[in-house]
Amino acid sequence: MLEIGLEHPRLAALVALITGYILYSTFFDPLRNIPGPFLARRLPGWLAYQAFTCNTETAILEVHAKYGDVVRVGPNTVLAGSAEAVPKVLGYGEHYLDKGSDYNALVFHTPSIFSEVDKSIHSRKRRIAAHAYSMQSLMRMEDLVLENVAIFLHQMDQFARSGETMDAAEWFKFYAFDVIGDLAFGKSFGLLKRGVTGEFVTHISSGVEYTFVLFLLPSLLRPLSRFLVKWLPIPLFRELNHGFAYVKKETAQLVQERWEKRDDASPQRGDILGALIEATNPVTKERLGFGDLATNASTNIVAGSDTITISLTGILYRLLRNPDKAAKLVAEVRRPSLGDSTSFKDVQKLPYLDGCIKEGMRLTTPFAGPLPRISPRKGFEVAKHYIPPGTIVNVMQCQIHMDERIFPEPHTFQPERWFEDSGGRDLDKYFLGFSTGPRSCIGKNIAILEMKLLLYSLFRRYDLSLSPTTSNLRCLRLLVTKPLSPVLVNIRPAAPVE
Ligand code: HEM
Repeated sequence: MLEIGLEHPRLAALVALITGYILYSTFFDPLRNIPGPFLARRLPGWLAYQAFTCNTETAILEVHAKYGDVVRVGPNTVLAGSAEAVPKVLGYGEHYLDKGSDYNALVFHTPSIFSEVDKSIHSRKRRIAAHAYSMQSLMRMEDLVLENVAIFLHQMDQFARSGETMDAAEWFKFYAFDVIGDLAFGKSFGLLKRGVTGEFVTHISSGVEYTFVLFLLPSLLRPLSRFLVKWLPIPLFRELNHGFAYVKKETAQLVQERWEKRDDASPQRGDILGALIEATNPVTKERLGFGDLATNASTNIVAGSDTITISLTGILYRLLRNPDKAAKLVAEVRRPSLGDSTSFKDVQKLPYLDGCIKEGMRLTTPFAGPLPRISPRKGFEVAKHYIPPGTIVNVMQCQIHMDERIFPEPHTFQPERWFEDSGGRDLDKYFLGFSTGPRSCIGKNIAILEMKLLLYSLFRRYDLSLSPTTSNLRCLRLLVTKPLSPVLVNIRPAAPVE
């Protein structure tokens, strides 16, 4: 050894480094007892690699099946995948873990309600904004959503007349973007009317993909990627970066127009932006500033567009793959007591529709990526493993949704499992489509309103079936899931109810 050291100093340094690393990882590494794949435990980027190769769901289910409820997938990253982990990590009340600094990659203007990592700033902002997403504000938004439903149905009538198949993934995207444009900025993107994707939405999509890639990359690589995306003459990189800048600029401009008129005597338009402009902290009377409004408007577009698209696509796809279940939904929505003039009051409490939405979202997992949280100062215990302070912890939706200890026969589509008399209320705790706890989706009520009004109208008005040319639903799963393959649907006017 002494001879190697003297004659080959570089080799000696390498041997010393490897020996040091083996000693550290065997005796001192605080995560040394948490099992995981050999390379994944030691190198950063395992989750990013699975996302970029479209393999997240399969890989997550495999490592949990092989290594148990807690799996190490990086030098400082673990997956916690059991019922017990849900409240411990995502939490209820005061007890929940902080969001990790990866969320900084999702900041468009200033940190939004979504990307804010500081607990006290977040809860202050959420408290002010809560009114804008409440049931009371929802009632003001219903008419705006119904206007978009009407345009959607008008277009579907054309398909029903012509006998052409319609691509549900594409048309749900038009619907989702138009509604959220209308609600977040007071301006629909007009995709439903034109039947094609416009410039704004194309830029939004590339801007969002850019932030998701940054979010997934190990933090060390992020500054380098920002540099490469800006300066490398690769068209895709340029497009992604341009999309990000475009969204920032355009959203600020759209919000500016409304901001300037905020003190006009006339009431605000009944959309989220109007409600956010009016919103006041009930205790301190504090209001949101321009920066907060602009950042929340961009966040709402990102959080409420692809998520609705994939949820609706997944729900319809599963229903049409299971015609017996679709028939039960048809029986529910075509009850003569329900009117043709759709209203949320009527559709809100339809148990089968409710079950279809939860079950479709459970199987499709709209948020497929990690939602990283940081282990607290004293660490915590989950599934008999101690997780030391500062560890990044991920509860992956797909793992909880596919856990047969929680959802028996997890791969089957069973809307009935959500009925109250089948124990649906207990299952609700493990439905992570909108996540759970204090950082769960603040837009959930709006999303449910949009989806229920559309699905109700669709199944009441048409007979639907999958075209035989539709293959299995393939998806891109960066952070939010996106359909990659079309879902081709035959659409005919509904047969009269007997
Ligand atoms: C089906 C549609 C939707 C799904 C599946 C969904 C899902 C989620 C999930 C899983 C989270 C937690 C993310 C995390 O932990 O980092 C979240 C947060 C959030 N969502 Fe949604 N969402 C949907 C629709 C919407 C809509 C329509 C809006 C706005 C109008 C919205 C706004 C937000 C915001 C602002 C947050 C951050 C909440 C906070 O941290 O306090 N979402 N959403």
